[in-house]
Amino acid sequence: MSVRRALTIAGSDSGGGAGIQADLKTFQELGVFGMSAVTAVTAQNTLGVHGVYPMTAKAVEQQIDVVLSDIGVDAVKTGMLFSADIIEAAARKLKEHQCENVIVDPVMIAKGGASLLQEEATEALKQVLLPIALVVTPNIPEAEVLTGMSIQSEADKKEAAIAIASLGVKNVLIKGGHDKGAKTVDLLYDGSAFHTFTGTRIDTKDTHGTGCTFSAAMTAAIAKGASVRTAAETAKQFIQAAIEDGLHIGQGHGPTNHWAYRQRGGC
Ligand SMILES: Nc1ncnc2c1ncn2[C@@H]1O[C@H](COP(=O)(O)OP(=O)(O)O)[C@@H](O)[C@H]1O
Ligand SMILES: Cc1ncc(COP(=O)(O)OP(=O)(O)O)c(N)n1
Repeated sequence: MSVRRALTIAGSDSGGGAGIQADLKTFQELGVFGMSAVTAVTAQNTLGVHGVYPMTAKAVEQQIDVVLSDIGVDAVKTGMLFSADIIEAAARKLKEHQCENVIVDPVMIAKGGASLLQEEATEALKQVLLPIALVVTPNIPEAEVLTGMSIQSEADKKEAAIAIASLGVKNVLIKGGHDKGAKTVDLLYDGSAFHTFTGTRIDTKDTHGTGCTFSAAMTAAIAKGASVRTAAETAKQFIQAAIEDGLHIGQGHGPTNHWAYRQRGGC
């Protein structure tokens, strides 16, 4: 089989649990060649985000241009994009390079409360990035920002997914990590039907980077030719293993274990 390639356009997490680092580890674990366009450098550890240093939009554009014009790509993931300028630059380049498999993780706020997306950039995300995306993977607070609704129930999640799809994105996957129950229920809306992916909630504080890792696993599976639904199933198994076999490092919210899925025989 030819080498499958995935590009992540996201921020760097010096602590290694989220952002570019989580994405590249996940791509590698799933047998996909990973590339990156860095949008911002964060000084981050398990205790939180201590500094954010954005790149210029031009630097982001150039990173995308040089890898796509030379190496090419089978799927692209976006994570922390920080500003409207960077969102517009990324969307322009993805259109120019005719990237079809674009997975948008609409990263807004880190677990500790630090802002990873400027407030005024949400409109750009909705207007220029979502219309060119194959999948968007908000967590519940992000889905609330995208829709202006409060999400308290499964019915609310479904209503929010339909509202987000109306922005032009083909598939909406609302992650259920912020649910309260004993199960985590991730909901996929593919424009006509709903599908759920359910896991057992693990009682742990070590969930830093779960959202990035989940979306990166979907991206890798799509790069390998999986359907969106199969990719969501793979991602759910990948993140469940990564949380269950946590590494328990650092003094705050520790990272997940990116090699757990492979150690259990998946790939
Ligand atoms: N404590 C947990 N136990 C099991 N699965 C979890 C847990 N927390 C999050 N997940 C799963 O991790 C993935 C990321 O979800 P979520 O935490 O909502 O994203 P984010 O990190 O963007 O807030 C989802 O598949 C979710 O169901
Ligand atoms: C650089 C960077 N990108 C994204 C995030 C958010 O990651 P996420 O997977 O949503 O995990 P938590 O921050 O909620 O633990 C980040 N922290 N840093």
